[in-house]
Amino acid sequence: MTTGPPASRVRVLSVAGTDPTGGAGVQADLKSFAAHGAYGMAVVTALVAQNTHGVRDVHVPDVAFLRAQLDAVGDDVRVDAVKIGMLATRAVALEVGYWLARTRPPVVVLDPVMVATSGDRLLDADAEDAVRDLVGAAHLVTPNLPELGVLLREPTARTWSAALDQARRLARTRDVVVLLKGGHLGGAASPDAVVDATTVVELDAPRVATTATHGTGCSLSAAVAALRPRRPDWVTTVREAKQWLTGAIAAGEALRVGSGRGPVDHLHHAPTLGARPFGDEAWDVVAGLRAACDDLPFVRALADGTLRRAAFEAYVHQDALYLAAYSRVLARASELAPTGEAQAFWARGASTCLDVEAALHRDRLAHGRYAGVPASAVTTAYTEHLLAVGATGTYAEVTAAVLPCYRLYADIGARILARAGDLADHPYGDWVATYGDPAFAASAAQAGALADAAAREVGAATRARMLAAYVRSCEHEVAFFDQVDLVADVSPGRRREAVPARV
Ligand SMILES: Nc1ncnc2c1ncn2[C@@H]1O[C@H](COP(=O)(O)OP(=O)(O)OP(=O)(O)O)[C@@H](O)[C@H]1O
Ligand SMILES: Cc1ncc(COP(=O)(O)O)c(N)n1
Repeated sequence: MTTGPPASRVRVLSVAGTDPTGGAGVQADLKSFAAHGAYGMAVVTALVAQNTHGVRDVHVPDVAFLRAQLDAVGDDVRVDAVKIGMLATRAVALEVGYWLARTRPPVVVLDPVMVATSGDRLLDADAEDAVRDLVGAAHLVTPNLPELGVLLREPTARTWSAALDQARRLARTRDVVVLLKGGHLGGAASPDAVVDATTVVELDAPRVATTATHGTGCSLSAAVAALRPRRPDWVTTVREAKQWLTGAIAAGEALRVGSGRGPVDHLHHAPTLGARPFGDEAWDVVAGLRAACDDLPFVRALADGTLRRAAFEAYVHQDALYLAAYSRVLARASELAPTGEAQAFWARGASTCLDVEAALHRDRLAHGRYAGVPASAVTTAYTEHLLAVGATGTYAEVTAAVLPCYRLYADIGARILARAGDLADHPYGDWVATYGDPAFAASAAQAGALADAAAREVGAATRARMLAAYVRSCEHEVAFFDQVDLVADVSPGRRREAVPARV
């Protein structure tokens, strides 16, 4: 047994079966432990050949070997909390009971696993009595609705209030706290409740419309075991674990693991070590869109100087309208920025946009020809996307949404500049020079560095939302260039819509 200074992490043991696809059992438990900052350990009760569709086979090693595993841990490591999952047979359940009686861990969470989501039995029928006896050795028991019925030898409750009543009776008669799980209820919510002899605390949560529910019970009970040694009571513990689980369920499908009931994303909230810089990853993801952008007739005509003046002006007018909205979203990034440096950078960007907008009107849209011409559908769609991310997204998502405007223009500007050659006789030479300017490239690089920094601070789910916002902005950028009618003489006097959308 180790002595000396206090441990830097709580040491939590899972006693459960396996899932080679990593969604349930000890594999899920270890991820839950890690997600909650605990040091995870695992003793395997049964080897289960299963995947997201169901259980194919179960192998239960001799209980002497189970005892050897439990003793190997217990003889060497001080265990701060235990989570017990699949027990498979009566002999296994009894052996775990003897070990609990011998070692008396300070926190024991019993997930009375009986039947998998797939409908496969994970506990022999003749082992139910032994699991009922284990309830007396647990501090918290976490039954779903059918398991609660079996523990009480009663039919499965059909309503939430009937289930709460059963949970109250189990808590009273067995002197245990019950975490009643409402996942099997159906309906718009997925409530749970923490029930002891005298109180019922209901925890509401929305039901996530998803197929990623494999191993939710395992993951929740493991999270609770990992947190309890560091939390003052069960309600605080379960509330926190449940909030995490709801996020993990919501992020599960994006993992694309299996074609059946998939796992949850245990690490949805956590930054990933070794991830590529966000800007590099996103840039590669939009390679196709970048190629499409280069091929647009508008971009080609702009580069070689053959673009008609009317088309250029129609574009510049929409760009000015866009910049006014873009400025607001940059100001929002400034408002959310975590450092003074980032705050100042985005604020300068917001201010520059307004200066550029004014200059476009002054220098490139002569004679007030475009006064009063509204934003096109394409421009509006882009600005609405940006403003929506600004209104509801985190700082990281806002940086991702605004980045393509910097990065694509710096990239296209540099390439148009190279393609155009001598700008002296180019009709749009000074415009091209603005975006091909190394100073603009430097701003784009700084915006990218800030998005990279933001991405390092967020979990996988937020990073996925960052990428989605970035790709959407790139799609809008392509549509923006492509919206200009290259042949029409776009004049507000003759056309109702200044820029007919071609996308
Ligand atoms: N679709 C869902 N959306 C949100 N929460 C859910 C959903 N499905 C299950 N949960 C939550 O997941 C946890 C496990 O619930 P459930 O009642 O399904 O237990 P279980 O049957 O033991 O789990 P398992 O499916 O792993 O065997 C509970 O907190 C429940 O509220
Ligand atoms: C080893 C093991 N333990 C528990 C479950 C229950 O999880 P689910 O009901 O989500 O399949 C499982 N499938 N496998």
